[in-house]
Amino acid sequence: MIRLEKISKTYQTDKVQTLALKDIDLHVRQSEFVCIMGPSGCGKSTLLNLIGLLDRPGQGSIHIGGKPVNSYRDRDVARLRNLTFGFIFQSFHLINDLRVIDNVELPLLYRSGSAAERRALAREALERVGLGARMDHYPNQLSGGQQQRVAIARAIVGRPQVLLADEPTGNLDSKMGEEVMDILLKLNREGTTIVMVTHDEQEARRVNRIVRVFDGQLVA
Ligand SMILES: Nc1ncnc2c1ncn2[C@@H]1O[C@H](COP(=O)(O)OP(=O)(O)OP(=O)(O)O)[C@@H](O)[C@H]1O
Repeated sequence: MIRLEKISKTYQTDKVQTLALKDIDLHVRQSEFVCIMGPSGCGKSTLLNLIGLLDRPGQGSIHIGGKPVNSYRDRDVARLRNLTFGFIFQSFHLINDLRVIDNVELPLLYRSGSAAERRALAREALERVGLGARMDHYPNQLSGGQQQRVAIARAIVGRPQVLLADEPTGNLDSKMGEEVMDILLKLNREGTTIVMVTHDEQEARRVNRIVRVFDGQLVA
């Protein structure tokens, strides 16, 4: 499903060059739930951004569903990203001026389909995360856990094959975090591949596979 070969990534700022990832080989199979763990600054978010085609590597190759992404033009990468991945972030990234249902519909605006179809898909996604009754609320009228569930609905509304989550429970207390994990595990059981960055060993114990990063490299 996702194959990274000999991936390296260097960040260059005015004075400093940081080798964030070096020689990463990683294969994520369809329907796996993979947790990426490691100390702060080791390269976890960089790795997730490369997997999600939000950034390009300095060296190495990335294949998504067998497609060699390196050779793709930016426009084609964006299309593949939009069709393949849903993203969930630590701080939800919801738009507070839009109702919950409108937030969830956002990714569909870049696709074909009528307004009625978009609404039906958004409603279905909200029902899958148990928020069918909160569609007309605004994000700040919801708890943190509910806001993250809205963000999950937005991530799954386009039926992506893969969900990428960067510390999705990092801003939540343990009970809300557990609810979010329950939903991610349910989506995974239904077939969605998930790659998640977490610091929480207890969460990581609930998934198939843990990938540990240290100083830009994978460790066994
Ligand atoms: N845009 C950037 N420009 C320059 N350096 C960067 C940039 N993004 C990340 N880095 C550096 O690359 C390294 C890896 O960063 P990354 O954010 O991937 O780590 P992380 O493991 O996700 O950290 P954390 O757990 O604290 O979020 C760090 O040394 C960081 O300072």
